[in-house]
Amino acid sequence: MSENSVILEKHGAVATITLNAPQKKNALSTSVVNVLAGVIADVERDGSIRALLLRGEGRMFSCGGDIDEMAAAGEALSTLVDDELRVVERMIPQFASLPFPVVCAVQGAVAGGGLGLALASDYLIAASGTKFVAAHTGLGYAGDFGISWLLPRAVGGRRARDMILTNRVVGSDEALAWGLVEKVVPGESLLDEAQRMTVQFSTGPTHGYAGAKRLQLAAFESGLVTSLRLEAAEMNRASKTTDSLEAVHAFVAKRVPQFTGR
Ligand SMILES: CC(C)(COP(=O)(O)OP(=O)(O)OC[C@H]1O[C@@H](n2cnc3c(N)ncnc32)[C@H](O)[C@@H]1OP(=O)(O)O)[C@@H](O)C(=O)NCCC(=O)NCCSC(=O)/C=C1/CC=CC=CO1
Repeated sequence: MSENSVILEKHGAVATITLNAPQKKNALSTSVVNVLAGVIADVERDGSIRALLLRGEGRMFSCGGDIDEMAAAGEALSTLVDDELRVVERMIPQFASLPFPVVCAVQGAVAGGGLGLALASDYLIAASGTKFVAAHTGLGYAGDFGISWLLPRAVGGRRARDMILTNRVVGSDEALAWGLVEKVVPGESLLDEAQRMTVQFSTGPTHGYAGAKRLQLAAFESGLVTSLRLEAAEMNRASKTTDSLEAVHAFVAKRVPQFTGR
């Protein structure tokens, strides 16, 4: 798989990551995951990025792990799984905690590791007709790419267990009703709508967004008292930013705030 299997583009404060192996249905092979992890580390290091769009080229967002690669691995399958998941173990938390909003646009099908990756974004937009499937148990696996943590938090424990154990396909309308996605749009509008949301986030209060993401991730692992303490720290930090002062003054002056990400 070439370096072009994942494309990173930057335009001002907006970055776009495109899974670009449409002929392989954007399968998450070992090499694709290695390139993707490098690209995610790049956008994290780049202090000028204020919003990210993740998308997949072609008919499907991603069919998950590359079953052709698994079949070809033969007796080396467990080594392949180990190698890939060692990278995934660092990549998914890094992706989920990027210090700016991440929009993910999906179409066609979102399966296995592709579902974990999509769920690690902040704002998930699906083209009408998209199919969501956990897929792992269909191959005798239990789950990876954070699906065991992310899916129950998105749709609740019982629905997540249903998807994971029965491997049933959830359609886009059901996904919207369950809170698995934030929005469903016609396929022809998907990219425009995802880009519009990404640009909107890129002109928002970046530090406030980053703090809100940190709080939400921490809240999954702590109690109310700890959450309140962390909120106070984030509020204190945010109250010193230019964007927060601007928002307060704009409110009083009855004008739209101009956020700069500082
Ligand atoms: C729900 C589907 C993703 C899509 O269904 P549908 O739209 O009906 O399309 P199909 O006709 O089934 O498939 C189209 C072609 O794509 C090929 N394909 C589909 N999935 C994969 C795949 N994962 N790897 C390779 N190729 C795939 C399929 O063979 C068709 O090819 P042809 O056109 O040439 O016939 C549905 O396809 C589906 O459920 N796919 C399986 C999903 C799956 O099991 N994914 C892997 C789960 S495990 C995982 O995600 C992660 C890892 C990580 C690392 C290591 C090891 C394991 O798992």
